[in-house]
Amino acid sequence: MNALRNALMGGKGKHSRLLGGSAATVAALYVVWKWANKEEPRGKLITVLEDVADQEYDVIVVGGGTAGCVLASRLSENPLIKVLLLEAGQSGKDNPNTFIPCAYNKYWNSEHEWGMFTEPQEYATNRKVYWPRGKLLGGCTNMNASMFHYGAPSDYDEWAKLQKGQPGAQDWSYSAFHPYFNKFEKFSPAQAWPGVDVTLRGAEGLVHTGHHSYFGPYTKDFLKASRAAGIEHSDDVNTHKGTLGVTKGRRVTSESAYLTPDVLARSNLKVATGAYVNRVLFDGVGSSVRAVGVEFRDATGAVFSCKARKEVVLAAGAIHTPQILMLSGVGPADHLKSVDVTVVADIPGVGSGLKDHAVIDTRYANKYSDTLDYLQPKTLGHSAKFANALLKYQLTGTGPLSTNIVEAAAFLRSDDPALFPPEKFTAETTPEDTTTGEAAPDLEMFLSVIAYKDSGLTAFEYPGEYTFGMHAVCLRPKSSGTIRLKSNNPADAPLIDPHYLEDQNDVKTLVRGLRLIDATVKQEPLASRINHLGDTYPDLQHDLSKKTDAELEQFVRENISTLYHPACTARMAPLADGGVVDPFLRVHGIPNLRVADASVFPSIVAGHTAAPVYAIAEKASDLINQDIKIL
Ligand SMILES: Cc1cc2nc3c(=O)[nH]c(=O)nc-3n(C[C@H](O)[C@H](O)[C@H](O)COP(=O)(O)OP(=O)(O)OC[C@H]3O[C@@H](n4cnc5c(N)ncnc54)[C@H](O)[C@@H]3O)c2cc1C
Repeated sequence: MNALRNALMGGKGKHSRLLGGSAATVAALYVVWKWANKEEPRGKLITVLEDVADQEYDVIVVGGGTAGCVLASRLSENPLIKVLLLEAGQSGKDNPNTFIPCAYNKYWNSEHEWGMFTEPQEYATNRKVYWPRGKLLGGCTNMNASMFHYGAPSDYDEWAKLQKGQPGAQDWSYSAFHPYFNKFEKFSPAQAWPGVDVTLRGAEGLVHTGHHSYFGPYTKDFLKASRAAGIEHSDDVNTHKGTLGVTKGRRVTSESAYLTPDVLARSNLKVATGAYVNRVLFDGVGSSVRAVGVEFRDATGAVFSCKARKEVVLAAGAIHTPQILMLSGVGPADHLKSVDVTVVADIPGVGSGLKDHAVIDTRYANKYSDTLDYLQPKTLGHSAKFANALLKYQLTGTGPLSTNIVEAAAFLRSDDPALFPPEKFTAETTPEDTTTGEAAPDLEMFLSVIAYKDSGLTAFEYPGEYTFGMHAVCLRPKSSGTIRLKSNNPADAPLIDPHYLEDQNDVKTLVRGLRLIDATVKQEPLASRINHLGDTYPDLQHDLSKKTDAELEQFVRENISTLYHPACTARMAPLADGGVVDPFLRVHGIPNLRVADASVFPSIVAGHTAAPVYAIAEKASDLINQDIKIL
C-alpha cells in the first residue's frame, strides 16, 4: 500500500511527482481501494538473511535481476538441484511503478534504484551522466522502456566469430542462439500489425510480448513523417528496420514471468532479498582455484556467507558483476593491488570494454493537446486528464497510462544514401561502417510522448503545456570505457567511465541522427504539429537545420545521455582478446564460476538489450544443467 501511495505522490525522487489536483486524488483513492482488494500472495521471499546463511547449495545465483530470475527459475526446475538466489533489492511485483508501463521513471532516485552517475565525461563537457539501474527482483525489467528487440541476426554471428574457434563458439551464431529467444517469448499477434511472421517468434515462453496497447496520434504522425523522410515501414519489431513497443497494458518483468508463486514454492529454491553480495569465496590456488561460496551483507552491514557445492553464477548486471569479480580478486592485477584487493586471478578484461548506447534528446513544442505531458501534471487541466487516464487504466488496463513513452522507433544506417544523399552529406561526414552486416543498423531514431532532458532528471525551459521529444541513438559506439573499484569496500559504488564520445565516429553518427530528426520533423503530418511559439526557447530544438555540423557536435557533447544499455564488462571472448568468460560462460581459469548477464556481451548489439539478456540466461541455465549433471 505504501508503495502505491509513494508512486502516486511521487516517492523520493525530486522530479518524480506524478499526481496533483483534487480530481486526481479521487481517482487515486479509487485505485487504492482496488489495490487493497487484489493483493497476490508474495510467495516465500526470505528477508531474514540468517535463514539462508551458513548453508550449502548446489548453485548460488548472485543478483536477482533480468538474468538472475531466469536462472533461479530454470535451474530449480530440477528438484535435485538446490538453488539460492541473492538479490540486493526487494520484490517489484506489487509496486505500481513496475506494473504501470509508463511509470518507470518514478523509480529514479528511489530506494529501488542504485542511484549511480558516471565519472565526469571528458568528451562530454565533463558532465556526470545519470545511470539508473534497478535494485529489485527483476532488476532493470522493472524500469525499462519495454521496447522489445532481438537485435540484428548478424550481431550474434559476430559474437560467434569473436570466440575465435573456442569450443562452443558456433552455439552463439544467430541460427544456433535464436531458439533461446523463442524459448522465453510468448508473442501475441495483433490484427493491426499483420506483417509479423509469427513462425519466427516465440509462442510458448514465459515473457509475454506484443504490440503496445496504447498508440497515440503523435506516434501515428511519427510513422507517417518517417515514411515521408524515406524510412521504410516494418510491422515486425524484430527486423533492423522498425519497431513498436511491447507489452499489453501491464509490464512483464523477469520476476513476474519467472518467479511465480509456484516457482517460489519449490522446496529446492531459496530467494533472499535485501542480500548485498560482497564477494565470491575461493579455495585453491593457480589453476586449481574454485569458487566455493559467497559472502553477503544485509542493509545494516551484518555479514553472512554460504557455500556452493557446484557453481556460483554472477548475474548482477554490467556494472555490479565486474565490481563483485574485482572485489573477489578476479580482475586486472594492477588495479586490484592499487585498492588492496588480493589477486586470485589476473584477468585484465574484467571491467574493461564497457559499451553503452549514447542518446541525444531533442524537444519540440506541440500545437495539439494530445501528447502525454499530463503524466507529469503542470496544470489543473493536466491533473484532470491524468485522473481520467488513471481510472481508465485501473478499470481496463488500457489507455494513456499503458504507454511505454516510446511507442515507435526506427532502426537505420547512417550511411544510407536514401537518408543521407551524397550530394548533401560529404564523405568526411560519413561515419565508418561499424555495423555487423548490411541488414544491421548503427542509428536509432524514436519519438517520445513527452519531451524530456537528462533522462527527466532536470526540467527544461518551456512554459507551454504540450511537447514531444525526438531522439537519436548511436547503436554501435566505438568509444569504450571501464568499471573500476573506488576502494575495496563493497558498499562503495564502483567508478563508471563509459568514455562517451571519445571516438569521433560516435559524434559523426549522432550528428547524422540530428540531421535525420530535423528532416523527419519537417515532414507532414509531424511538421504541422510543431508549435512555433516555442521557436525561441533555447531548450527546444526547432532550429536544428540552421546549425552547422560543428554546432551540432557541440550540442551532442553538451547533452549526451544514456539509453541505459551498459554491456560488455565481462566479455565472452578469448583471454588474449580481453575476454573474461569462455563460450560456456565460465570465467577463464575458474570453471565453476560463471557470468550470465549483459556483462558477457562480446560486443554491444545494435538494439535494445533486455531480450538478449533473457536469451543468455535461458542458454546459461541449459549450460549449467549439462555441466553439473544432477539427474
Ligand atoms: C531506464 C531503463 C530503460 C531501459 N529500456 C530498455 C528497453 O526499452 N528495452 C530493452 O531491451 N532494454 C532496456 N533497458 C536495458 C535492459 O533492461 C537491461 O540491459 C537488462 O535488463 C539488464 O539485465 P541484467 O540481468 O544484465 O541486469 P539487471 O536487470 O540490472 O540485474 C542485476 C541485478 O543484480 C542486483 N545486484 C547488483 N549488485 C548486487 C549485489 N552486490 N548483490 C546482490 N544483488 C545485486 C541488482 O539489484 C539487479 O536486480 C533499459 C534499462 C533501463 C535502466
